[in-house]
Amino acid sequence: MAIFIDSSDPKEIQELYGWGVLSGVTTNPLIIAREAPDADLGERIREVLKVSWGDVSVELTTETEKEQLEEALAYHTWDRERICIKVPMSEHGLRVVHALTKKGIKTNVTCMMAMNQAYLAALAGATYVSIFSGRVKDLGYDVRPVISSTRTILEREGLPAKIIVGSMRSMFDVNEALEAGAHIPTITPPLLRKMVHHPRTESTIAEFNNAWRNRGSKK
Ligand SMILES: O=C(CO)[C@@H](O)[C@H](O)[C@H](O)[C@H](O)COP(=O)(O)O
Repeated sequence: MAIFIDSSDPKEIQELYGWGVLSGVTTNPLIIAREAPDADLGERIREVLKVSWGDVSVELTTETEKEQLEEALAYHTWDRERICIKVPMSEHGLRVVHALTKKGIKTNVTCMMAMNQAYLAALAGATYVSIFSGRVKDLGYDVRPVISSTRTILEREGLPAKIIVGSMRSMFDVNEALEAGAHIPTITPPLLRKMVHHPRTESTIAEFNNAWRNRGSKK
């Protein structure tokens, strides 16, 4: 079990890695475009690498097989151990995953909504298969069977791919993904912070601290 952070913000990542609960980072072009529209991708990812440990997923922005392979090989030079190439699911995407796997390069196949897609990605050699909880639910479907059937098939077939669940919008989504069999929820900084807090925890701590501060005052 592990938790990844779904962000490209080096400051947030550094701070949240300090909690000792994170072991990887996932980014995508939308996240980077929102968080740092003017940033140079390479510089941003190098900053992220400096303040984190574990795999850092960087998504391909090109669209043809040839371009994607070139782009992947360029990203791989940024850190040959830790950069994981995020490949959007498609027919040629599977070929890209297969080619990168043969070179020993880690891949994360992304934008998946269904078990059949995740199964193909795992067969092609993906290190991670990413299922999009929120977007499956937006379509009106239950994501739990997608996650649990993917976990069952990966285990039954002895495929080493780990299931990442992203596109999570609430704590309920995180809990549901974990219970359904996700290996790794990838969580945005605001949602990760929400997971720490509970109003009853905070009122209990305040009650204990008040009792300690006021001890003996009623004698
Ligand atoms: O695919 C992965 C993890 O591998 C995630 O980084 C994924 O791209 C993000 O959770 C996206 O933000 C999902 O899209 P959205 O529904 O949150 O807009």
